[in-house]
Amino acid sequence: MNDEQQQLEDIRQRIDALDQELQTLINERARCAQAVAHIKERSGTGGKVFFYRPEREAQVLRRILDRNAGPLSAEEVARLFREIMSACLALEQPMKIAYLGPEGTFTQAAALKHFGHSVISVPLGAIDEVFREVESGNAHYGVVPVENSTEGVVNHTLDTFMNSPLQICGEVEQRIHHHLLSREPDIDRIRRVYSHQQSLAQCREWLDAHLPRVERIDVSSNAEAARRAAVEEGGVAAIAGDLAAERYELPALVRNIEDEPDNTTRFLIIGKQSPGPSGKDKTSLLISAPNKPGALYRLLDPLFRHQISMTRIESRPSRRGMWDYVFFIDILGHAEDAQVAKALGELDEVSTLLKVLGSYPMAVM
Ligand SMILES: O=C(O)C(=O)C[C@]1(C(=O)O)C=C[C@@H](O)C=C1
Repeated sequence: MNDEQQQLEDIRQRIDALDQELQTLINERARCAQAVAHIKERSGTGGKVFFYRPEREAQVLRRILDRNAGPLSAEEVARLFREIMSACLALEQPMKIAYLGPEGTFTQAAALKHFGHSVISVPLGAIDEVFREVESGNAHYGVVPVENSTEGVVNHTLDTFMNSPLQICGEVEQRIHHHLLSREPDIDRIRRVYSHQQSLAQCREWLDAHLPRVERIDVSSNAEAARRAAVEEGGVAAIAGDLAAERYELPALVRNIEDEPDNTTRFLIIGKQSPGPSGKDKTSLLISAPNKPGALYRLLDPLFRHQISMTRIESRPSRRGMWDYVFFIDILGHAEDAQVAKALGELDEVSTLLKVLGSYPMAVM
């Protein structure tokens, strides 16, 4: 054995020893999670035990991001710990997560990013089906898209909250990279492109520049687009992401064709739980005001006076009468924070309806 081979042998022995230590430590961590589960079971009231604790997970991940010294990137280390926590939680209780499917959608990617891979994820055909699956208790949590940085809000998700008892217990931000997927290796022979209308919109400039005469067909999801591109003959392509490419074994002809490089979609985690404060939280509100001059001004005034930052405001028809609107407002802070609690108390007095849709940890990764 020469010097080089000896060095390699030594390093690999060190890696073996470290792996053994890591394995012991990870199992010790898992035993701690089991012990936590027993405490939760004992202290659960009325049979309602929440094993998943979004605020605690956010704190764990934030600490990991803060203290990371490399050479692995903070995001990469956090992703590894995400999976360790996912496996620990599965030991406490196997989690069933409903998401807007089919398999291969960006919503599935968001669900896996948030809960890790040790969950049972169930694709459903529509946003209200995801709500119903969680309301009925068939799934512990649900994942639905709520807004995209290029294309704006997902109205259907907001509207479904109007009549749902579910709470928002988390959010996930997912960078959306679209690829042109096709079995046809020659881009000049592409005749038809399938995708979801939001994705076609997010890639409009690229399509105008590179495939101006190609037919664009909007279908129910990116994953459905990929499925069609995989089975149909003759110059067919799809615009979809990595998960769909993998699921339907489609090569990427051109990667990252989205017009905005920061194209990001925000997803919500819905459930029956109200997480405690994590230190960095958001609160989502559904508010309606009397239909008279200055109504919106009066709604915003308590937020201003208590120095609460608003990160989003959307208005939607209330469906209770013509030109009657409700507002969806996101603010920074948790409903249990003193300032937020004061502002909410005052908001309650000036609104005709105030529903706290949830206080939850801000997206970590
Ligand atoms: O701290 C807890 O409550 C745990 O159950 C442990 C743990 C973890 O693995 O760190 C697992 C699941 C929870 O969602 C949060 C954290």
